[in-house]
Amino acid sequence: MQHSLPRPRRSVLFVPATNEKAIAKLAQLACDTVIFDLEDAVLPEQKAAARDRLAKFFAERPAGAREYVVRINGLKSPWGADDLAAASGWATDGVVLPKIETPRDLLEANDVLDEADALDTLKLWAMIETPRALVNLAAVAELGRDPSARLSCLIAGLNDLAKDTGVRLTPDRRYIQPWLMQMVLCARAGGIDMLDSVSNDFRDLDAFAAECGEAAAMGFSGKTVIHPAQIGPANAAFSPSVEALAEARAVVDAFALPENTSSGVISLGGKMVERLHLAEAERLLARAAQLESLRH
Ligand SMILES: CC(C)(COP(=O)(O)OP(=O)(O)OC[C@H]1O[C@@H](n2cnc3c(N)ncnc32)[C@H](O)[C@@H]1OP(=O)(O)O)[C@@H](O)C(=O)NCCC(=O)NCCSC(=O)C[C@H](O)C(=O)O
Ligand SMILES: [Mg+2]
Repeated sequence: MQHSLPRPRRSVLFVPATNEKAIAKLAQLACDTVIFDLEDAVLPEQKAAARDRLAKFFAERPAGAREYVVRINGLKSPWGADDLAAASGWATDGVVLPKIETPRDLLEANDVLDEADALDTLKLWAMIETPRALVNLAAVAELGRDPSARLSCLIAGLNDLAKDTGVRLTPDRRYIQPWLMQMVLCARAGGIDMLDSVSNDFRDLDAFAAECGEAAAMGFSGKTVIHPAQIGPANAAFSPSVEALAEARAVVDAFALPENTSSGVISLGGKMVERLHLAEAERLLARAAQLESLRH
């Protein structure tokens, strides 16, 4: 069976649009997506120069499969409207809206892009990092069902969420888990990707790898990262494991046996396996093949 898979977003690297050294380093890095940040990582007096820098980057956009998106300033901030107007003409794959609160925030940005005749391939992403965004999450994510709304991906923004709610971010993330699971659920209901938040402690890679493993088990599509050292662990956690691939191949092989071709359910290794597991196995194998092809 053929599977058309969405692009992988295992590791999504934030890069301050003002950091020349970091931009120069991108060619050496294996992240699936880059988010150039015009918002919190850029000082007010550097906003205009940062925007100019991205205009230059996109005018000379490097070839290749990697996805590049831009986090603009909030549309209620002094810079947001200019950022969005500029980005609508760039060869960017997407615009990330920070601190959204309601579906209307996305629809307004979408109207601006439509009026500017931005390409249909330019998608909207949104940070889920305000209490109101969390409360309105299902309605926000539902926009993913309407292709004309352009919504492609949501990102958990736990630094802002902690600031605005008072929730404590502990290493085991126990207090924030219910909200994270709600994000995954709503994003999946809307048919879009959900990315886990950044981890600020970029030197503790063991803790980071554990957090990535947990995020993958929770159903996230990938992890946002802030430092090159975090890319490898994120890619590893969100790639199919050797064990999962072996299991998937066994399921495919079992259903291909002549005695099983007309069975809806079979027994394999003492477990019930249905055709939905076959579809899942085929999807996993297709993802592995896709990742392999992207490496070349
Ligand atoms: C966190 C950092 C400021 C640390 O930078 P630095 O001290 O320079 O780290 P290193 O010396 O270890 O860097 C080693 C080399 O790697 C390059 N580097 C570092 N970071 C990046 C990067 N993000 N992309 C590409 N390259 C990077 C350095 O230039 C060094 O290169 P070289 O010398 O040639 O070997 C820094 O990592 C950083 O600024 N990270 C991104 C911060 C950011 O974008 N923040 C905003 C997004 S997170 C957010 O907003 C959260 C959300 O909204 C919420 O609410 O939760
Ligand atoms: Mg934030």
